[in-house]
Amino acid sequence: MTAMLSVEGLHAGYGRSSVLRGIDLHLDEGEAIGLLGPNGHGKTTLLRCVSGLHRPTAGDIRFQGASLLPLSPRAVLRRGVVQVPQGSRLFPRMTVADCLRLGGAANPDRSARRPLLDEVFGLFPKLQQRSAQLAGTLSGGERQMLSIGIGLMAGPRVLILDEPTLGLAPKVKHELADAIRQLRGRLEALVLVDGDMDLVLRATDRFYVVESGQVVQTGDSVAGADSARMMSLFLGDV
Ligand SMILES: Nc1ncnc2c1ncn2[C@@H]1O[C@H](COP(=O)(O)OP(=O)(O)OP(=O)(O)O)[C@@H](O)[C@H]1O
Repeated sequence: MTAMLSVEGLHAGYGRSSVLRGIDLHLDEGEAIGLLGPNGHGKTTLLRCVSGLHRPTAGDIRFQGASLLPLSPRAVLRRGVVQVPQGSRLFPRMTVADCLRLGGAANPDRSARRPLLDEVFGLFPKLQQRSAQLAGTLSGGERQMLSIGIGLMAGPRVLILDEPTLGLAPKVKHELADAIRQLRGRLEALVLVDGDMDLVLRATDRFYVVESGQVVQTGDSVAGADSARMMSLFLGDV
């Protein structure tokens, strides 16, 4: 079976500094994968390569068998590979409803926009309550919900979340984690990067650990959660 998304021998860097050194991973339809690893070891660079925002120096990224590398970021988005970037910058002077509308404009299927909006409001009722509020006045957690909502409005076949709970207070983080777990069942495929290893392992089927630009460990997330303490030792969290 062809993987829905595959990354094959990917190398990338910035100038002379090489960041990704031969990454291989795959994502099957119906699957959620997690990317773990210390900060600064290349996870965001990998995601930016997938979205067409950063150009790899070698290797390939294939979506449903076809290379994404020749495509512009916009064309990648229109294929349904949608990334919600880390610390996503929203348009502060736009209302929540307008931001979501903007996300919907990236969705080639116009008829899906209304049902998607209902889905976003079902998942994040706070966004519906605050739909007339300016994005710049939202709390950190609400801003993150809006960023995910914008991504969902684009009609993702694969949704990629980069550090969605970064910097959030524990209560808000739990709320968001619940929403991500709910999302998991609704999406065709999910890629989740987050510093909260427990959240990543609970919300995904498989995980990859990226260290120094390489996959150094991969496995089943349930089994990984059982050995979370071992993993955190490995990652230097404790
Ligand atoms: N635009 C850039 N120019 C130069 N170096 C960069 C740039 N973006 C990232 N880097 C460097 O590339 C390396 C990998 O960064 P990257 O953001 O991909 O890691 P990460 O694993 O996602 O970390 P984090 O979780 O902290 O975002 C780091 O050393 C970083 O400083």
